[in-house]
Amino acid sequence: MCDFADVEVYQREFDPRAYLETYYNFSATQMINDILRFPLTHLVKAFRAGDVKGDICLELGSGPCIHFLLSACDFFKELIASDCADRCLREIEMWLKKEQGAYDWSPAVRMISELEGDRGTCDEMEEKLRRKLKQLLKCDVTKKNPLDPLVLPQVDCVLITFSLQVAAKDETAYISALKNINTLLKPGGHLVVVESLGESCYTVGQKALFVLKLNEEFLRKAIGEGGFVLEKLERLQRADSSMQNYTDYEGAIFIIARKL
Ligand SMILES: C[S@@+](CC[C@H](N)C(=O)[O-])C[C@H]1O[C@@H](n2cnc3c(N)ncnc32)[C@H](O)[C@@H]1O
Repeated sequence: MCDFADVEVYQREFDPRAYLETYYNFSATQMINDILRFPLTHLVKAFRAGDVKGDICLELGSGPCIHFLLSACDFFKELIASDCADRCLREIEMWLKKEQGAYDWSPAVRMISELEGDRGTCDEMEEKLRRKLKQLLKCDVTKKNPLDPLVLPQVDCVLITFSLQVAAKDETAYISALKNINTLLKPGGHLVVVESLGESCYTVGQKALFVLKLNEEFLRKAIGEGGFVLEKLERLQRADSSMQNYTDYEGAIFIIARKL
Protein backbone atom coordinates (compact mmCIF):
# COMPACT_ATOMS: atom_id res chain seq x y z
CA MET A 1 0.00 0.00 0.00
CA CYS A 2 1.20 3.53 -0.75
CA ASP A 3 0.07 6.64 1.08
CA PHE A 4 -2.20 8.97 -0.86
CA ALA A 5 -0.26 11.71 -2.69
CA ASP A 6 -2.04 15.06 -2.83
CA VAL A 7 -1.30 17.94 -5.21
CA GLU A 8 1.49 19.24 -2.93
CA VAL A 9 3.26 15.89 -3.13
CA TYR A 10 2.95 15.89 -6.94
CA GLN A 11 4.18 19.48 -7.11
CA ARG A 12 7.17 18.73 -4.86
CA GLU A 13 8.11 15.16 -5.59
CA PHE A 14 6.79 13.96 -8.95
CA ASP A 15 9.66 13.70 -11.40
CA PRO A 16 8.18 14.00 -14.91
CA ARG A 17 11.41 12.95 -16.62
CA ALA A 18 11.61 9.76 -14.57
CA TYR A 19 7.91 9.15 -15.35
CA LEU A 20 8.51 9.50 -19.09
CA GLU A 21 11.65 7.41 -19.07
CA THR A 22 9.93 4.63 -17.14
CA TYR A 23 6.46 4.52 -18.66
CA TYR A 24 7.04 6.02 -22.11
CA ASN A 25 10.31 4.29 -22.89
CA PHE A 26 9.28 3.25 -26.38
CA SER A 27 12.11 0.80 -26.97
CA ALA A 28 12.19 -1.01 -23.65
CA THR A 29 8.70 -1.67 -22.41
CA GLN A 30 5.89 -4.03 -23.30
CA MET A 31 3.68 -1.70 -21.31
CA ILE A 32 3.52 0.72 -24.24
CA ASN A 33 0.90 -1.58 -25.69
CA ASP A 34 -1.31 -1.19 -22.61
CA ILE A 35 -0.85 2.46 -21.77
CA LEU A 36 -0.43 3.85 -25.27
CA ARG A 37 -1.64 1.61 -28.10
CA PHE A 38 -4.81 0.40 -26.34
CA PRO A 39 -6.28 3.82 -25.46
CA LEU A 40 -5.02 5.50 -28.64
CA THR A 41 -6.63 2.81 -30.81
CA HIS A 42 -10.04 3.48 -29.25
CA LEU A 43 -9.59 7.23 -29.14
CA VAL A 44 -8.61 7.44 -32.81
CA LYS A 45 -11.61 5.23 -33.70
CA ALA A 46 -13.98 7.49 -31.73
CA PHE A 47 -12.61 10.69 -33.25
CA ARG A 48 -12.78 9.26 -36.76
CA ALA A 49 -16.37 8.09 -36.23
CA GLY A 50 -17.16 11.80 -36.03
CA ASP A 51 -19.12 11.99 -32.77
CA VAL A 52 -16.40 13.47 -30.57
CA LYS A 53 -15.50 16.88 -31.91
CA GLY A 54 -15.99 20.60 -31.36
CA ASP A 55 -14.25 23.84 -30.55
CA ILE A 56 -12.20 23.06 -27.43
CA CYS A 57 -10.71 19.86 -26.05
CA LEU A 58 -9.27 20.14 -22.53
CA GLU A 59 -6.95 17.54 -21.07
CA LEU A 60 -6.80 17.34 -17.26
CA GLY A 61 -3.80 15.79 -15.50
CA SER A 62 -1.80 15.72 -18.75
CA GLY A 63 1.40 15.02 -16.86
CA PRO A 64 4.38 15.67 -19.15
CA CYS A 65 2.53 14.05 -22.11
CA ILE A 66 1.22 15.28 -25.45
CA HIS A 67 0.14 12.12 -27.27
CA PHE A 68 -3.58 12.09 -26.44
CA LEU A 69 -3.97 15.71 -27.52
CA LEU A 70 -2.08 14.88 -30.70
CA SER A 71 -4.75 12.34 -31.60
CA ALA A 72 -7.43 15.01 -30.97
CA CYS A 73 -5.78 17.60 -33.22
CA ASP A 74 -7.94 17.24 -36.33
CA PHE A 75 -11.23 17.28 -34.44
CA PHE A 76 -10.99 20.46 -32.35
CA LYS A 77 -10.10 24.08 -33.09
CA GLU A 78 -8.22 24.51 -29.85
CA LEU A 79 -6.50 22.18 -27.39
CA ILE A 80 -5.59 22.84 -23.74
CA ALA A 81 -3.25 20.81 -21.52
CA SER A 82 -3.29 21.04 -17.72
CA ASP A 83 -1.75 19.51 -14.63
CA CYS A 84 -1.32 20.26 -10.93
CA ALA A 85 2.49 20.04 -11.17
CA ASP A 86 4.51 22.88 -12.71
CA ARG A 87 7.30 20.58 -13.79
CA CYS A 88 4.89 18.55 -15.92
CA LEU A 89 3.69 21.67 -17.71
CA ARG A 90 7.30 22.75 -18.17
CA GLU A 91 8.07 19.44 -19.95
CA ILE A 92 5.20 20.11 -22.37
CA GLU A 93 6.42 23.68 -22.86
CA MET A 94 9.90 22.39 -23.74
CA TRP A 95 8.36 20.19 -26.42
CA LEU A 96 6.18 23.07 -27.68
CA LYS A 97 9.18 25.38 -28.02
CA LYS A 98 11.45 22.64 -29.41
CA GLU A 99 13.93 23.32 -26.63
CA GLN A 100 17.06 21.28 -26.28
CA GLY A 101 16.38 18.17 -24.18
CA ALA A 102 12.64 18.15 -24.94
CA TYR A 103 11.17 14.65 -24.85
CA ASP A 104 11.13 12.84 -28.18
CA TRP A 105 7.51 11.87 -28.87
CA SER A 106 8.16 10.72 -32.44
CA PRO A 107 7.48 6.98 -31.74
CA ALA A 108 4.04 7.94 -30.36
CA VAL A 109 3.43 10.25 -33.32
CA ARG A 110 4.27 7.38 -35.70
CA MET A 111 1.88 5.11 -33.80
CA ILE A 112 -0.95 7.66 -34.12
CA SER A 113 -0.19 8.20 -37.81
CA GLU A 114 -0.31 4.44 -38.37
CA LEU A 115 -3.61 4.10 -36.44
CA GLU A 116 -5.17 6.99 -38.34
CA GLY A 117 -4.14 5.92 -41.82
CA ASP A 118 -2.46 8.78 -43.56
CA ARG A 119 -2.92 12.28 -42.20
CA GLY A 120 0.41 13.73 -43.28
CA THR A 121 3.97 13.37 -42.12
CA CYS A 122 4.86 13.04 -38.46
CA ASP A 123 6.51 16.49 -38.61
CA GLU A 124 3.30 18.01 -39.95
CA MET A 125 1.27 16.33 -37.20
CA GLU A 126 3.59 17.69 -34.50
CA GLU A 127 3.50 21.17 -36.01
CA LYS A 128 -0.29 21.14 -36.10
CA LEU A 129 -0.38 20.25 -32.41
CA ARG A 130 2.07 23.08 -31.66
CA ARG A 131 -0.32 25.50 -33.40
CA LYS A 132 -3.47 24.20 -31.71
CA LEU A 133 -2.18 23.67 -28.18
CA LYS A 134 -2.92 27.20 -27.03
CA GLN A 135 -2.80 26.98 -23.23
CA LEU A 136 -0.93 25.12 -20.49
CA LEU A 137 -2.93 25.53 -17.27
CA LYS A 138 -2.69 24.59 -13.62
CA CYS A 139 -5.51 22.34 -12.50
CA ASP A 140 -6.67 20.40 -9.48
CA VAL A 141 -9.57 18.04 -10.14
CA THR A 142 -10.41 17.90 -6.43
CA LYS A 143 -11.52 21.56 -6.58
CA LYS A 144 -15.12 22.49 -7.43
CA ASN A 145 -13.66 24.46 -10.34
CA PRO A 146 -10.60 22.38 -11.30
CA LEU A 147 -9.08 25.37 -13.15
CA ASP A 148 -9.61 27.83 -10.27
CA PRO A 149 -9.03 30.80 -10.31
CA LEU A 150 -9.56 30.66 -14.06
CA VAL A 151 -13.12 30.36 -15.32
CA LEU A 152 -13.15 28.87 -18.81
CA PRO A 153 -16.12 28.80 -21.15
CA GLN A 154 -17.48 25.23 -21.09
CA VAL A 155 -15.59 22.91 -23.44
CA ASP A 156 -16.70 20.22 -25.89
CA CYS A 157 -14.48 17.43 -24.62
CA VAL A 158 -12.46 16.61 -21.51
CA LEU A 159 -9.74 13.95 -21.63
CA ILE A 160 -8.30 12.47 -18.46
CA THR A 161 -5.89 9.55 -18.63
CA PHE A 162 -4.38 7.71 -15.67
CA SER A 163 -4.85 10.82 -13.52
CA LEU A 164 -8.26 10.74 -11.84
CA GLN A 165 -7.29 7.52 -10.07
CA VAL A 166 -4.21 9.15 -8.55
CA ALA A 167 -6.00 12.39 -7.64
CA ALA A 168 -8.84 10.74 -5.68
CA LYS A 169 -8.07 9.22 -2.30
CA ASP A 170 -11.18 7.05 -2.19
CA GLU A 171 -14.31 6.21 -4.18
CA THR A 172 -16.29 9.14 -2.75
CA ALA A 173 -13.53 11.55 -3.81
CA TYR A 174 -13.45 9.93 -7.27
CA ILE A 175 -17.17 10.59 -7.82
CA SER A 176 -16.84 14.09 -6.44
CA ALA A 177 -13.94 14.81 -8.87
CA LEU A 178 -16.12 13.58 -11.74
CA LYS A 179 -18.82 16.05 -10.65
CA ASN A 180 -16.20 18.84 -10.63
CA ILE A 181 -15.10 17.87 -14.14
CA ASN A 182 -18.72 17.80 -15.27
CA THR A 183 -18.98 21.56 -14.65
CA LEU A 184 -16.23 22.20 -17.23
CA LEU A 185 -18.20 20.55 -20.06
CA LYS A 186 -20.98 21.85 -22.26
CA PRO A 187 -24.24 19.87 -21.96
CA GLY A 188 -23.83 16.96 -24.39
CA GLY A 189 -20.04 17.33 -24.26
CA HIS A 190 -17.82 14.26 -24.11
CA LEU A 191 -15.70 12.91 -21.32
CA VAL A 192 -12.93 10.46 -22.21
CA VAL A 193 -11.48 8.58 -19.23
CA VAL A 194 -8.61 6.10 -19.36
CA GLU A 195 -7.58 4.32 -16.17
CA SER A 196 -5.71 1.25 -15.05
CA LEU A 197 -7.63 -1.54 -13.30
CA GLY A 198 -6.61 -3.17 -10.03
CA GLU A 199 -3.58 -0.91 -9.56
CA SER A 200 -2.64 0.28 -6.06
CA CYS A 201 0.82 1.80 -6.53
CA TYR A 202 3.27 2.99 -9.20
CA THR A 203 6.88 4.00 -8.88
CA VAL A 204 8.43 7.12 -10.38
CA GLY A 205 12.14 7.48 -9.69
CA GLN A 206 12.53 6.60 -6.01
CA LYS A 207 8.94 7.50 -5.15
CA ALA A 208 6.10 4.98 -4.83
CA LEU A 209 2.79 6.73 -5.47
CA PHE A 210 -0.80 5.87 -4.53
CA VAL A 211 -3.37 4.72 -7.07
CA LEU A 212 -7.04 4.20 -6.22
CA LYS A 213 -7.81 0.56 -7.05
CA LEU A 214 -10.56 0.59 -9.68
CA ASN A 215 -12.87 -1.98 -11.23
CA GLU A 216 -15.44 -1.81 -14.03
CA GLU A 217 -18.47 -2.04 -11.78
CA PHE A 218 -17.44 0.97 -9.71
CA LEU A 219 -16.52 2.98 -12.80
CA ARG A 220 -19.92 2.38 -14.39
CA LYS A 221 -21.59 3.61 -11.19
CA ALA A 222 -19.23 6.59 -10.83
CA ILE A 223 -19.84 7.79 -14.39
CA GLY A 224 -23.61 7.82 -13.75
CA GLU A 225 -23.30 9.55 -10.36
CA GLY A 226 -20.93 12.09 -11.91
CA GLY A 227 -23.75 13.19 -14.23
CA PHE A 228 -22.72 11.36 -17.41
CA VAL A 229 -24.21 8.73 -19.70
CA LEU A 230 -21.84 5.94 -20.64
CA GLU A 231 -21.39 5.64 -24.41
CA LYS A 232 -18.44 3.29 -24.80
CA LEU A 233 -16.39 1.06 -22.55
CA GLU A 234 -13.42 -1.09 -23.61
CA ARG A 235 -11.16 -3.22 -21.43
CA LEU A 236 -7.75 -4.71 -21.77
CA GLN A 237 -6.15 -7.43 -19.65
CA ARG A 238 -2.48 -6.97 -18.74
CA ALA A 239 -0.65 -9.44 -20.95
CA ASP A 240 2.82 -9.54 -19.51
CA SER A 241 4.34 -9.13 -16.10
CA SER A 242 7.45 -7.16 -16.96
CA MET A 243 7.79 -4.06 -14.77
CA GLN A 244 5.73 -5.68 -12.04
CA ASN A 245 8.14 -4.04 -9.59
CA TYR A 246 7.09 -0.60 -10.92
CA THR A 247 3.34 -1.05 -11.15
CA ASP A 248 0.83 -3.69 -10.13
CA TYR A 249 -1.96 -2.82 -12.61
CA GLU A 250 -4.05 -5.76 -13.87
CA GLY A 251 -5.55 -4.13 -16.94
CA ALA A 252 -6.74 -0.91 -18.49
CA ILE A 253 -10.12 0.62 -19.27
CA PHE A 254 -11.22 3.15 -21.88
CA ILE A 255 -14.47 5.04 -21.38
CA ILE A 256 -16.39 7.60 -23.40
CA ALA A 257 -19.30 9.28 -21.66
CA ARG A 258 -21.53 12.23 -22.44
CA LYS A 259 -22.63 14.98 -20.08
CA LEU A 260 -26.37 14.85 -19.51
C1 LIG B 1 0.10 8.91 -13.75
S1 LIG B 1 0.28 10.56 -14.27
C2 LIG B 1 -0.65 10.52 -15.80
C3 LIG B 1 -0.09 11.45 -16.82
C4 LIG B 1 -0.66 11.33 -18.23
N1 LIG B 1 -2.04 11.77 -18.28
C5 LIG B 1 -0.52 9.97 -18.84
O1 LIG B 1 -1.49 9.48 -19.44
O2 LIG B 1 0.56 9.38 -18.77
C6 LIG B 1 -0.79 11.39 -13.16
C7 LIG B 1 -0.79 12.90 -13.32
O3 LIG B 1 -1.87 13.42 -12.55
C8 LIG B 1 -1.46 14.64 -11.98
N2 LIG B 1 -2.33 14.91 -10.79
C9 LIG B 1 -2.25 14.36 -9.56
N3 LIG B 1 -3.20 14.88 -8.75
C10 LIG B 1 -3.91 15.76 -9.50
C11 LIG B 1 -5.01 16.62 -9.24
N4 LIG B 1 -5.59 16.68 -8.02
N5 LIG B 1 -5.47 17.39 -10.24
C12 LIG B 1 -4.90 17.35 -11.46
N6 LIG B 1 -3.85 16.56 -11.78
C13 LIG B 1 -3.36 15.77 -10.81
C14 LIG B 1 0.00 14.44 -11.64
O4 LIG B 1 0.72 15.64 -11.51
C15 LIG B 1 0.48 13.59 -12.82
O5 LIG B 1 1.01 14.39 -13.82
